[in-house]
Amino acid sequence: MAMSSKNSIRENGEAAARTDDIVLSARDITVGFGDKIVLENLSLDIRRGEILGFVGASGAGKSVLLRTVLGLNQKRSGTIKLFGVDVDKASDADRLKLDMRMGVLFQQGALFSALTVLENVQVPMREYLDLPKRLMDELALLKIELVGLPRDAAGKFPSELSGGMIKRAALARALALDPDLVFLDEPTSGLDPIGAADFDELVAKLRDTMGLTVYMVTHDLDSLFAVCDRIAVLGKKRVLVEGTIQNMLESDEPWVKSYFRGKRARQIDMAARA
Ligand SMILES: Nc1ncnc2c1ncn2[C@@H]1O[C@H](COP(=O)(O)OP(=O)(O)OP(=O)(O)O)[C@@H](O)[C@H]1O
Repeated sequence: MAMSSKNSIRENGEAAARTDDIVLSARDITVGFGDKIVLENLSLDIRRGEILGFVGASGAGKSVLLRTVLGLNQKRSGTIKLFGVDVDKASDADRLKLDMRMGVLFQQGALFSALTVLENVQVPMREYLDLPKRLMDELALLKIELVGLPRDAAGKFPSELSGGMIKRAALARALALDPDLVFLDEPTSGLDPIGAADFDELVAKLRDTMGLTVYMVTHDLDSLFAVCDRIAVLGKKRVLVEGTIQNMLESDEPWVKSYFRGKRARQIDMAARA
């Protein structure tokens, strides 16, 4: 994909994110394991319709935050509100409704190897919905097509798919319940640059057409430049800096500076401006 069209994706995104409707609000989050504190008084907001890129050094705690937001890790203190609901105060029924409004693509693709693509996409449907098989088949096929996979991919097993197809199948599963908010944990890792750019373009298109809000943990500078409306940098156990890519390029925070103004970043930035 040409850089100029990438830029237009980003500009569309900026327009889409210009509402101050907060979908996820994390306040003063502290998470630790034994004596080790991983996150301390971390605060972060995600606005409806934006693609937020979440970056930070390896081991900084990006996955820990994601797992905490999803309720898979305990926090020691702080408040997490999803769609305005404090998760600690939500009833089981409300928590279930919140879970259904979120989709997740875990870092390792995490498709079940013994299930076909169709069956993988149906896993959340079976968990949360009570639908006749024929309807589930139809819905799963729609998701498979939505992510740009051919219909015949539905009957294939993960071992029969390329890396890019696996990511798309995992995305189809994340979209199975028509979520409002999707979490993508390093979605382009392991893809070649063209496959990664295609995936970025798909994410931006889904955001534009479905009104999705996207929280993307990524190390991929191309993705950060191409599709992220806003970027949050995790460091020193909290969000060190957040803002647009321009804000990142202007930041004097040493880690942000070396990450966003390194040789590779400068090349991408120059290409994007050309
Ligand atoms: N269940 C756990 N028990 C103990 N320590 C943990 C646990 N989960 C994560 N950690 C520690 O928390 C820290 C942050 O890990 P995390 O996986 O969130 O990093 P990350 O920023 O996602 O890194 P990467 O970019 O390499 O994926 C690491 O030191 C890790 O060892």
